[in-house]
Amino acid sequence: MTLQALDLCCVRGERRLFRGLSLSLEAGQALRVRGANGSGKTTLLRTLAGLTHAESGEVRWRGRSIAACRDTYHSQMIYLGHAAAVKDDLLAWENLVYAARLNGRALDRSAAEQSLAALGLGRAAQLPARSLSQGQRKRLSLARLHGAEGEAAPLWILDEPFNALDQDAVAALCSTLDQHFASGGMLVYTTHTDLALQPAQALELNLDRKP
Ligand SMILES: Nc1ncnc2c1ncn2[C@@H]1O[C@H](COP(=O)(O)OP(=O)(O)OP(=O)(O)O)[C@@H](O)[C@H]1O
Repeated sequence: MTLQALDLCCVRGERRLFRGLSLSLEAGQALRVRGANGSGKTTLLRTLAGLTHAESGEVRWRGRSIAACRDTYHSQMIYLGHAAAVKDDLLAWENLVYAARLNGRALDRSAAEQSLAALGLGRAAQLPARSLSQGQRKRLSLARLHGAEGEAAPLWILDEPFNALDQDAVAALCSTLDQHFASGGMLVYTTHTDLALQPAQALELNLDRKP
């Protein structure tokens, strides 16, 4: 078992979003988290990423509580929230280097520029992030996945990764995700769009169906 959630309960404000939630995910599998607006999808993804505290229950990575292997977990997992997490004052390529360092991965300028070029941001690499369009900011954020398929970062947790992307970028992201699955990578994601991804196994969790 690679990623496991055991008996999670999450409360936000006055509301209990879910309780008794357990799941497991193995190499090559994708888990799509569904639910209405406000049902708790983002909260669950952030909890799985170790960014939001659960009221009770535990998340385990490769058999260990993520609280006990935080640095290892963050170096093997990529979490991208629904808003593109970019630093406005940094150049596009600097954003990638900065994000990689935060997660304990080494990335030099030339590798960052290659990733940006692969995402169609070759000419934007030298621009400050604040001057990019919404779609370009989203591409910049997704460029963190480039080269991180499979064992490089086996678990990707992506909150609405297709938002703001044009048709070409959606197709490119689907292809990157399929490469990730083929190399044994795992994905937990939300999306409001149905897409033809090809994981080894496609799992679903619907937060509208409370236990
Ligand atoms: N820090 C917080 N304090 C209080 N309430 C919060 C907090 N974070 C989230 N919530 C509430 O928890 C509920 C679930 O939010 P969440 O963002 O997880 O839902 P979601 O399913 O991802 O929604 P959407 O589809 O609209 O993105 C919402 O009612 C939200 O207002």
